[in-house]
Amino acid sequence: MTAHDYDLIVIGSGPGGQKAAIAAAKLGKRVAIVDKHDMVGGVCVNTGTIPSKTLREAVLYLTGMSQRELYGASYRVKQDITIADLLARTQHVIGREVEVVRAQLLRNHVDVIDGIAKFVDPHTLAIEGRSRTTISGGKIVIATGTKPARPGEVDFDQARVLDSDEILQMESIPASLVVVGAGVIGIEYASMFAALGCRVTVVEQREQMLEFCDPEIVESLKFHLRDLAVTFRFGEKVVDVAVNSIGTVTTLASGKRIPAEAVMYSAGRQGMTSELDLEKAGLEADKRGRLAVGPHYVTSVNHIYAVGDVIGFPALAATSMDQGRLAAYHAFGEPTNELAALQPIGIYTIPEISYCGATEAELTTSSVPYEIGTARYRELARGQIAGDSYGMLKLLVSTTDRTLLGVHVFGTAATELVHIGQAVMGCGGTVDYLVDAVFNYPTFSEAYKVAALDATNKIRALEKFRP
Ligand SMILES: Cc1cc2nc3c(=O)[nH]c(=O)nc-3n(C[C@H](O)[C@H](O)[C@H](O)COP(=O)(O)OP(=O)(O)OC[C@H]3O[C@@H](n4cnc5c(N)ncnc54)[C@H](O)[C@@H]3O)c2cc1C
Ligand SMILES: NC(=O)c1ccc[n+]([C@@H]2O[C@H](COP(=O)([O-])OP(=O)(O)OC[C@H]3O[C@@H](n4cnc5c(N)ncnc54)[C@H](O)[C@@H]3O)[C@@H](O)[C@H]2O)c1
Repeated sequence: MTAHDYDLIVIGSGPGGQKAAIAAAKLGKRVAIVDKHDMVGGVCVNTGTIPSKTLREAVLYLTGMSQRELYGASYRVKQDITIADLLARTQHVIGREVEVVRAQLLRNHVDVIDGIAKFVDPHTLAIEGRSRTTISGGKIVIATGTKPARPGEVDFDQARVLDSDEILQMESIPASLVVVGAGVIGIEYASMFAALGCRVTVVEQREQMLEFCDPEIVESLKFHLRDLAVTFRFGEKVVDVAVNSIGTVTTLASGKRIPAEAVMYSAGRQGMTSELDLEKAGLEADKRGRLAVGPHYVTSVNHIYAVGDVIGFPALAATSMDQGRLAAYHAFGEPTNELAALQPIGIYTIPEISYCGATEAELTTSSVPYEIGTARYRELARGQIAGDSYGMLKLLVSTTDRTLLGVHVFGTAATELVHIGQAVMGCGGTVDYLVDAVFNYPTFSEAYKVAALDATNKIRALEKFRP
């Protein structure tokens, strides 16, 4: 029964791997998790989510951006913000988070093994770290995440031409920056650099950005970013980046040339599977390095699971965590639910965006009749106090049964506020619950009541015409 060194070996210590390891340990299993010493916590803690969200907080604080409606356009907490100012906070938070992750793994008796894992056979892994070891596991979870996709023809020098994982290595804040790719990563970093006073040009080959979000909210974001001197080049493809000692010139397929101090690539990510020797486990990745999984995150080899970014969409920290937990439960026969269908999306641009449930476009395509209820932050006492006049919350309400179908938020605390709507939708609640609910005053949460009243007023007007 105990022929293997471990009941479960997890490859990768990002959110998916951590939760798989801890879930199995809680079931009394012998668990090991493998990652490089300096990557404990994964891309999430070391180069992705946590650094980018902490940088954003540092930018918002030091620039005084969110206080300028109250104290004037020239308000700053610090005049000359340096990269060191920004990195101090980021490194502090990363350090603390790594400690939290390590402590959680250790107190659950998970062996944390330093190194890169490669398959030797479907149950055995060779670990190349400070020393070389071989371990075997009854079950294996692959949670190796992704790395930035880099076009072969571009010379990345970690100084003037960087990918989004290298932002923390920048030596100074550039006066101008080209961002290649207007995905979530590109737009989040574009907002931060623009807030720092950097002239940002975003180049995106598609005609639109963030097309999965509410178009009205994306329009508001574009307006704000243009106001911070961001230039958008949609429908344009980067074909070359030239570098010399003073800066870069980015050439687009249309022939346009954009000079800038630095270029950041955020043009998608590639699954981290090339080092795994997958063929020795009987597995194969697709051309973007991703692994296909069936129900319960089982790969084509039935004792090997894959979770997190390495399996593709939605590629978010929160979903990766739950996929990890569910995979481990399934591996050891613990009853589980499916991953919750209702998941929020939070985009930490400046201002931030968040939504949950359906978009107007989806409801229109599927012929679901709905009404909109809107609350503007400038009509809320908390909006005035916080100096946010641009924020808004929009509810999409079924005109058939008054259930809440979607919530879309733009502005201060959007990524927190969305969870109220998520909870109501998750419980099958109607707009009437929000009409009758009493919220703390003055809060942003009150926006739900204002928007709910707006929606019910419109539905009432509609109902007068009922035959
Ligand atoms: C800039 C940026 C910002 C982001 N912001 C957000 C956000 O705001 N909210 C959000 O929800 N998501 C965000 N994400 C996405 C989020 O970081 C990922 O969804 C999440 O980290 C994926 O978790 P994971 O479990 O797949 O592992 P990852 O965090 O990707 O970590 C994978 C780990 O596997 C290790 N590994 C790889 N190969 C091997 C091997 N052969 N042997 C041993 N170890 C290996 C790597 O070293 C790494 O530590 C962001 C991502 C980026 C890049
Ligand atoms: N707040 C969040 O939840 C958050 C934040 C950051 C990242 N993420 C996750 O990270 C993942 C990766 O994000 P991403 O932004 O790197 O990838 P992405 O694939 O979403 O976006 C990349 C963009 O680059 C464009 N592009 C590619 N090559 C180009 C070229 N040569 N010229 C111009 N445009 C080009 C693509 O058309 C695409 O729109 C996302 O799937 C997301 O789930 C989430």
